[in-house]
Amino acid sequence: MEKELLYPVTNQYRFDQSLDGLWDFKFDEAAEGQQQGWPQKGLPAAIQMPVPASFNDFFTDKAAREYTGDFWYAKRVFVPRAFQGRVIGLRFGAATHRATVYVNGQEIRQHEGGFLPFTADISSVVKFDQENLVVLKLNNELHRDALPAGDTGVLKNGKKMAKPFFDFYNYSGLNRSVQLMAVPQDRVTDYSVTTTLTATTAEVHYTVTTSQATAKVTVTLQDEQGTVVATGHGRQGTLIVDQPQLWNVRDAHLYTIAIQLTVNDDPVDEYRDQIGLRTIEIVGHQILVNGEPVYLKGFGRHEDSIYAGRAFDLNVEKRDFELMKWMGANSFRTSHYPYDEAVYRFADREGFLIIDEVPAVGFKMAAASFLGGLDQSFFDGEWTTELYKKHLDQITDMVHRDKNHPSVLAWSLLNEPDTSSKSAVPYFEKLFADTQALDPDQRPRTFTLNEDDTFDTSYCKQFPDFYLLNRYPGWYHKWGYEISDGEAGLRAELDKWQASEIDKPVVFSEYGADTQPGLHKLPSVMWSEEYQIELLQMFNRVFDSYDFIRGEQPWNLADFQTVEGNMRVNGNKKGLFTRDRQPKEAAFYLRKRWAGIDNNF
Ligand SMILES: CCCN1C[C@@H](O)[C@H](O)[C@@H](C(=O)O)C1
Repeated sequence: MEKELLYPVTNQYRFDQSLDGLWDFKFDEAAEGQQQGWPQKGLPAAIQMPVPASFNDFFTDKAAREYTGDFWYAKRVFVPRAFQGRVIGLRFGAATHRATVYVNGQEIRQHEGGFLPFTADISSVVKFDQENLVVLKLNNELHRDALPAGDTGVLKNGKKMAKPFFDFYNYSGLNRSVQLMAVPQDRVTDYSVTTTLTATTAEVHYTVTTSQATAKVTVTLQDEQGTVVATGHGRQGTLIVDQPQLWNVRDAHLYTIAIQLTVNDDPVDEYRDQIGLRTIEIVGHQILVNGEPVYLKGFGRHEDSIYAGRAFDLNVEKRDFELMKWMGANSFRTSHYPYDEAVYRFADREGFLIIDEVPAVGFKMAAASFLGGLDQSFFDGEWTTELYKKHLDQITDMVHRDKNHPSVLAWSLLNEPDTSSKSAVPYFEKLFADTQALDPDQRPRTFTLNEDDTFDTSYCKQFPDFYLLNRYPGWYHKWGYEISDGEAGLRAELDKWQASEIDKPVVFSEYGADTQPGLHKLPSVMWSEEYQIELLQMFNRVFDSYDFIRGEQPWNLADFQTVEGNMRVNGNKKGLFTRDRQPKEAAFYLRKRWAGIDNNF
C-alpha cells in the first residue's frame, strides 16, 4: 500500500474518512519525544492545532513562528469493525518536510519530502471498534542534501533557524488533508491512460495494476452524458472512442473511467476517475495540444495565504482560479513544489495547462549568498549524492501521482539550478536519463533557467524539451531609469537564441516587479503600481518580437510570504494581486493584453 498514490474514494468497496480538524500538537526543541514515550503515551501538555495547516502564523511569539526542529502531532482515531477484512491505511497529503508515523506505539514508516502524499499501512497494528493512537513526529529543518535546499543555523541562544536558499517562507506542518482509508485486499493499486488521435477517433491506451493477480479487470469509459462509449477487458488495452469530445485548453471535456475487478464474477473493487482525451507534443518552436499550437498565458504561483500559511485551502484555490479566468489565463507553473491534488482536478475541469514542478529549488549557492551562503558551484558540493536520491524519489512520486491529469503539460525537474558550471552536467545527464521513462504519456521535461544561466553561460541547455526563462532586468538589475538597458540586454540574449540552431519553444516563467499596492508616482518609481506596468510593458514588447516565445507567466499571481529581509516588505510583493487576492493596477493592464491573445495564437 505504501507506494499507492491513488486519490482516496468512498464506494461500495472502499472507505475514505477525513481526519482533518484539531490534533494534539507539541514542539520538541530537546528532540526528546521518542525517549519520553510520546509515540506510546501521546503528547503531554499538548496544544490544539488545526489540520491541514502550517503552524507558523497562528502564534503571537516569534520563537514559535520561526520554530525549526522536531514537532509532534497526535490524534485518537476510531476504526469501525465494518472496516475489518480490508487493508487499513493512513494517507497524508503532505507532511513538511519529513515525518515518522506511529500507530498504537509502533513505528509504521518514515517519509521525506514535504509536498507529496504518502500512505502508511496500519493493518498489522490497528484495533477495530476502538480508538487508535496516531502519532507523528515531523521535522522542518533545511539541508543542502534535501529538497528544498537550505541550511539550518543555530543562534547563540541555542535556537535553530531555517536558512532557505529559496524565496518562500518555510511554512511547516501537516499542510494537506489526512485520511483514514480502508481498501479491499484485492484491489486496483494504480492505472495510467495515454491518448492517440485519428481523424475520427481517440485511442485510449490503458494499463491497470492490481494488488493480486486473480481478479478479472473490466474498464469502461463514460462520456459527460453518462453513456458508456467504450469497454475494455484485461490489465492492458486500448479503448476506441468515436467522435471523441477532446480535452482542450479552456474548453475541457472529461470522461469517467471505471475500473472494475471481479473474482468468479463477484465484484471485489471499483475505482472511478475523471480523465481528458488529448495529446501534447513539442514540434519545433510550438507547443501543440491535439495538434493545435497553444500560447501559454498564466502565472507562477504559490500555495500561500494568511493564517494557515502553505495549508491547502479550497476557498483560496477557488478564488485563484476565478482570478486566473478573469485575467484570461490558461496555465500556471506549480512553483516551486507539487500542489495539492485538488488543484490539478480544478485545472482538469477548467482546461488549464500545468507545468508541474518538484521542490528542487535553491540548488544554487548564489541564492544562498543572497541569504548568506558560500560562493561555489552548488553541484561541486559533497551533498549532491544524497540530494540526487531524494530528488529522483520526489520526481518519481510527482509523476506517479499526477500522470493521469490532462491538465499536466510538462514536468519541471528543477527551479533555477546553477548550470553555469560544468559540474552540473553529470547530475543533469543522470536526472534526465532516469526520468525519461517515468511518465507513460512522455510529457516534455524542463527546468527554469535563472538570470545567470543565459544562452552563453548555461552548460545544460541540451537537456530540456522546451525552455523556461526566469529573467529580471528592470528589477534585480538595470532597474528604474536603466530599464531601457535591461530591455537591450534581454533582446541581445534572445537574438542569440534566435540565431542558434535551437529549435525548441521558449516560455518566460518569471519576470516582475515588487509593487506596494496603492503606491502611485508620476513619473514612476520602483515599487509603484505604475512601474509594475512599465516593466510588464517592456517584457511584452520583447515577447512580441520573437516568434519562438510561446508563453508568458509573470511572477507572481499573488503576493506571498518569505523570510524577513532587507529586500522584502513582509514578503514578496511581485503579485499581480495582493495576498488577500485583490487586483493591483497591473492586473487590469495584463488582462487587456491577454484578451487580445488567443489560446491557440
Ligand atoms: C532570479 C530569481 C528567481 N526567482 C525565484 C522566485 O522564487 C523568487 O520569488 C523571485 C523573486 O525574487 O521575486 C526570483
